[in-house]
Amino acid sequence: MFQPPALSRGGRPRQTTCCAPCLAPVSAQRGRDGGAECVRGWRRNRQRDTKNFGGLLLCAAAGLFYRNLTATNQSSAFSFRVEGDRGTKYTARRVWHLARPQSWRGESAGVALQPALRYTRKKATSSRTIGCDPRHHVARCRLVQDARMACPKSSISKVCAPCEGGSESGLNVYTTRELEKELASLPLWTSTPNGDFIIRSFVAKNFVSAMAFLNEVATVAEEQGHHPDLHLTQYRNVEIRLQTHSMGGVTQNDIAEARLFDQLPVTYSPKWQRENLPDSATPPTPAPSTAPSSAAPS
Ligand SMILES: C[C@H](O)[C@H](O)[C@H]1CNC2=NC(N)=NC(=O)C2=N1
Repeated sequence: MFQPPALSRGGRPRQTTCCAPCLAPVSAQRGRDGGAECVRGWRRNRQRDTKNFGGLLLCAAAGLFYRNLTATNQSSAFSFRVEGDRGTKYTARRVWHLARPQSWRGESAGVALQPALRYTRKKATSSRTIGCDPRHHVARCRLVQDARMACPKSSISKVCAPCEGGSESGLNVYTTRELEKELASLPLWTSTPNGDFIIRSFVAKNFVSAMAFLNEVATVAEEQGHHPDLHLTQYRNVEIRLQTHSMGGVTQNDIAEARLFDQLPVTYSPKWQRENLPDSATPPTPAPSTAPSSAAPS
């Protein structure tokens, strides 16, 4: 039997992470028959299933009078969410909910954005956006291995200069010697023999771990406006290649972004980790010319 989410003092469902609202209102509140639940305020805490749109409208109307009434209608096409307060005018606002993919089994399935109407109090002082803010791209509300929605905002500040600015942005292509010096502090990275790319490669624990890491990389790259070449082979062999394309070689942007990528969580294949990062706390400094073996362990 559906239990309404814990309501905070203001009568709103308590949400803990920045992206949880993307899923919770749509999936967690789906009734037995996908019909609408009309959940009264915390004082009444009674539910009444409404089987159709008319029922929802009734709830919405009731929402004008009952404190903290929340009415949701989940149907295949769209979801309504009405939050009520006594005698307050409501305005419809279009927000987006991430719908749970039908084939959801905790795998990194894609998610769909569904249009949803939301009636919010006109005088709302801090109306929370239930569901992902439309400015968040789906890729920003992405799945990580425990199927939790990761936060769409990366807390990393911008460190890359505009690539198209070239030397005006203070960028210059490193010489082989300069590059070797930079890589001394990036033990997970090596350079191609002619120094035109820096490379990090590893074997992830599984496909979901590999994709979770690549999604994190994609978010940082988008925030920085500086994009690596990404390769995923044999479902878990990950390779990141960085160069500043507009300069045709490795610049400060690549080194700065490599440092950001090294801060991201990754779940390695335990065997690969034992063989290549025996002491994970302080990864070994591989010889500059040899990349850690990225061949999948037998
Ligand atoms: C206009 C846009 O910012 C530029 O094309 C950026 C995009 N991302 C980029 N990424 C990388 N690695 N090199 C670039 O020169 C580059 N240029």
